Amino acid sequence: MLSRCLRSISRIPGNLIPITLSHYIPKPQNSIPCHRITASLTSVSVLTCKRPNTVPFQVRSVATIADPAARFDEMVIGPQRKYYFLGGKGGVGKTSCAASLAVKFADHGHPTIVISTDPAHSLSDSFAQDLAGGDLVPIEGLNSPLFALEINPEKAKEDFRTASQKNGGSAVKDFMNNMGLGMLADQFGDLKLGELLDTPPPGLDEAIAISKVMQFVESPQYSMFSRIVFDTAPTGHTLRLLSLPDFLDASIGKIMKFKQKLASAASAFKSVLGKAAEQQDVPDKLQQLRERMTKVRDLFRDSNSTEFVIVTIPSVMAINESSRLHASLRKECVPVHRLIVNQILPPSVSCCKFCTTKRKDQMRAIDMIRNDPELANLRIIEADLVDLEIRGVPALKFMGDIVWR
Ligand SMILES: Nc1ncnc2c1ncn2[C@@H]1O[C@H](COP(=O)(O)OP(=O)(O)OP(=O)(O)O)[C@@H](O)[C@H]1O
Repeated sequence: MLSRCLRSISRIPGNLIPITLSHYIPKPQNSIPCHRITASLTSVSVLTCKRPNTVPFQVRSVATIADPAARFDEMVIGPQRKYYFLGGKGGVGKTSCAASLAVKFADHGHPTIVISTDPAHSLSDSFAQDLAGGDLVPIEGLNSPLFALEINPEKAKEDFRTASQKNGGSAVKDFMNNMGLGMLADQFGDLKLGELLDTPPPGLDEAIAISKVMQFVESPQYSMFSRIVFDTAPTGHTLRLLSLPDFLDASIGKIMKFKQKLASAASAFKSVLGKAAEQQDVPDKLQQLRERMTKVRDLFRDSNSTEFVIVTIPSVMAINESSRLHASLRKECVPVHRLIVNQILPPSVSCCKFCTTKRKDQMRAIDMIRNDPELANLRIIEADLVDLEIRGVPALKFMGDIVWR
């Protein structure tokens, strides 16, 4: 019985969430009334259900019991700030989903910011407003404030390059040469200063963009915003973005250690010559950048405040990429609870051969999700392909009602 099922679930330590059993039962079992089903929790992610006098079946798409947010109502609960990252393959609908989520949050009373870190921005198109000016732009027509912004990664990269050249690159080398310590540079060859500072690795632009956003949203002026939604770049970029804070933290740490060593060497050298030791500037900007990187890294992994939502479409290529994305996110300990399968063709009422064939392909692809060990345990949100262009607040509200239920 359902009550027995719920009792057995509630005995699992740490389980606090109410479970609506029917919600987790995939088609065609959906039509079976709940009271005719017995169920017990066999693991945190698999619910075994049994109809009277039948063999048990497993509901693989059940959300994990640790999942605190299985539906939109739970995303909206709580005044504390939450961050949502939307990512996936190019063109699957990340921007539309991110923008519609931000609109829905704002319509449900959350002052919200939506930020695009995708170098190929489409947030401006989505809102039908110019958001590329570098400042937050207000979006009208909602119950609570909503602001949107497209980050300019090239500008951010240039800022970083200037700062690091002053603090860690040429400034360090000049200093060494001036002190006659140029030969020490060889011993620090593994730092690859030139590589890090003069030719930033791919993805650095996004990491900087996000660290700038952190700085932006940390300001007390913006503390009122309780939901921050990120429209991220396609998968490859995003994966580099997730691993970069660690890389940068370590690299900046090395540079700072190196500078400290250099400062002590210089000071010893000067005292030998009888000159007063100069006080070295603390590498403030590097330290600030490092602190921000640490914050970004921690933010990505904090399941209380952050969720990464994967967006995909029902095609073999997109689903395979989503599976790889989820595996990488899991490896990086980034919390993921749901997968949006966007642009599903509704059943055709006409005898359009193209539509029928396409839909069959899509249904096969959706079955792949149910059998994919990486994706099957996520909550799957199916969103139809709609026959209007998703552009402007009213269209985004419409999209939000389809996706964020
Ligand atoms: N469910 C849907 N029904 C109809 N059109 C959709 C749907 N979802 C997205 N679109 C349309 O598909 C196009 C691509 O969507 P969107 O820009 O949101 O994708 P994206 O993943 O952010 O793309 P990119 O990777 O290029 O930034 C847009 O024209 C958008 O309006």
